[in-house]
Amino acid sequence: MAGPAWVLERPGTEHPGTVLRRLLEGEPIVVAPGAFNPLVGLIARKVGFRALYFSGAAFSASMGLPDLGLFTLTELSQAVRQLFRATGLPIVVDADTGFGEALNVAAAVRELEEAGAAAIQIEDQEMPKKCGHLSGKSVVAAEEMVAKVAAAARVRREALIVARTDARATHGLSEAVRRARLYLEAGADVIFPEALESEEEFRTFARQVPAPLLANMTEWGKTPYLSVEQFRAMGYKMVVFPVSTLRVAARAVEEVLVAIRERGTQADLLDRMQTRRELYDLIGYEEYERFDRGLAEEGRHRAGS
Ligand SMILES: C[C@](O)(C(=O)O)[C@H](CC(=O)O)C(=O)O
Ligand SMILES: [Mg+2]
Repeated sequence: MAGPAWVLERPGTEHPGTVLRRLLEGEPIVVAPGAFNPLVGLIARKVGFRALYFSGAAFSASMGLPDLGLFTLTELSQAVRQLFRATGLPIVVDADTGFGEALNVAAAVRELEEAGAAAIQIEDQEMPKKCGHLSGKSVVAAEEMVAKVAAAARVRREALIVARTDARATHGLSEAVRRARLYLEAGADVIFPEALESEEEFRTFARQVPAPLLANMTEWGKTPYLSVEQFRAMGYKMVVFPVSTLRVAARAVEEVLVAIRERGTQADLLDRMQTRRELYDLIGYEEYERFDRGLAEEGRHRAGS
């Protein structure tokens, strides 16, 4: 696994998809917080999380874009590569609708797996897709999504395929269950029922869909706030908190900017900040310096000066 000083570490040889599969089999439940950049990923790892979620909503927002499927596959794979090399953790990557039709999904899966994705999530919305918790979305025909899932499962090496259905909002829970079963048959490893509206719906879904299930515990959505323990008790294998880190960071950024603008100093907000020391520890600053000093010494030694 990459260390804090990832440049200095030998990358792990195990495929992150294999690591994620082992976690899903061995842990009661896997919790994956959203990490919209590598620094956030390092903090999550330091705190003890063993998997990450790369949220399309948070990635879009961090680029100043709405979550309408606007970022490109190249932008996404570059961000995933950076997050993976810094953290070495298995990442569930939100690939929205897969950047096109089944053939594009296949290409996206290859590209994202190459970038270090442990799992790739595709959803059955029509473009332009929306946040699954907003109204007014629509889904493609089940057969179209089945073709996408089959394409993804066909070309992946070790990465897991997470199939998300948004059909609860458009057609009701029983259609979401029907689709989930079709997606499983097509080769999905994990099912993500989007925007269920009550604990009872999560329970019913889990009873009717015999598969590893992922729950999305986003804020201000259609899903009530349920705890990891509640999801575990209902049989869910993974919970993601996709945008929590971005929302809290954005609020904190605004607070310090308002303070500087209004009071002309940040001095009374220092206790809200990560210290310079903490940042350097997190990214392994001193390890790089030590390494560099060693290189210079070695150069001198070998050159006999
Ligand atoms: C999970 C999700 O797809 C994401 O991009 O993180 C979003 C989260 C959100 O907008 O709150 C979603 O569509 O649920
Ligand atoms: Mg998304």
